[in-house]
Amino acid sequence: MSALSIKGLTKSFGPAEVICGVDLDVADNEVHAVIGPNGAGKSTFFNLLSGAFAPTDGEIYLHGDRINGLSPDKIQQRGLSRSFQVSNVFGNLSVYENLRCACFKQAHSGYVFWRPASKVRAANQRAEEVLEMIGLQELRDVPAGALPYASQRALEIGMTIACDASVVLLDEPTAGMSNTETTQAINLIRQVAEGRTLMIVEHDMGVVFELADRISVLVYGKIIATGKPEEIRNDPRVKEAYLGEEAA
Ligand SMILES: Nc1ncnc2c1ncn2[C@@H]1O[C@H](COP(=O)(O)OP(=O)(O)OP(=O)(O)O)[C@@H](O)[C@H]1O
Repeated sequence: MSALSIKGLTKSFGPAEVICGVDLDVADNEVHAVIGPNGAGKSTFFNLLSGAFAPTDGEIYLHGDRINGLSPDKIQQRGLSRSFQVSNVFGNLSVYENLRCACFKQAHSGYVFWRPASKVRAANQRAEEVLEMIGLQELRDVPAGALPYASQRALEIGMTIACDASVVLLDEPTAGMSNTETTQAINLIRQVAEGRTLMIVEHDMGVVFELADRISVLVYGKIIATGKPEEIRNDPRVKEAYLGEEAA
């Protein structure tokens, strides 16, 4: 069974159809990149999958269960978690507290004050695990707002996986990073991908071709091609619509 199965997904804003009948199956443990020119509808597509937008038409199945129409919190509880292009961390809280919040949010679908001690212990332990995974142990007590940009993005990825999501959507995880930071981010994303299904929207083709098992190319709200990196690189439709002869 696919981790994600998307059928006839459509989204209109007024008269403008931004996502136009997208069909896509993403396999368990696949890293699937969505690429396409500016304004193609990539963020809107992610907003539909994560429940931020309701589809105008079509269906989304997560591990076989229909999730369209559910709230973002409910979808997250079912195991689909999304990071944001714009930083999503609490700037005044420490790195560690941000991670604990993300763990609690999953456990309770909201930020509540009173919790059983066992849940607190489990959240603390999970926060420690994620802290180590994202390599920010030495910065654990630093307010997230004071972190360097790349560390903030790493924290954001940590918060996305803190809840043990089985399907993770990352929106431009390396945007604005230097080459060294991008290499570190690729390594982190590889770790995150272990045992999970990952969808990535990314403009950096180096990152895409490095990480993706398969790539879908979205142009004007339609997927014009889906395939392995080499297939996409050599697809004449993709060259014409997006990658261009030089990049391909
Ligand atoms: N809430 C909204 N209301 C109206 N139009 C919207 C809304 N959100 C997105 N759009 C429009 O949908 C189209 C696709 O936008 P979207 O942000 O999904 O593209 P994108 O591929 O993510 O672009 P980029 O690569 O620049 O981030 C654009 O024309 C945009 O103006």
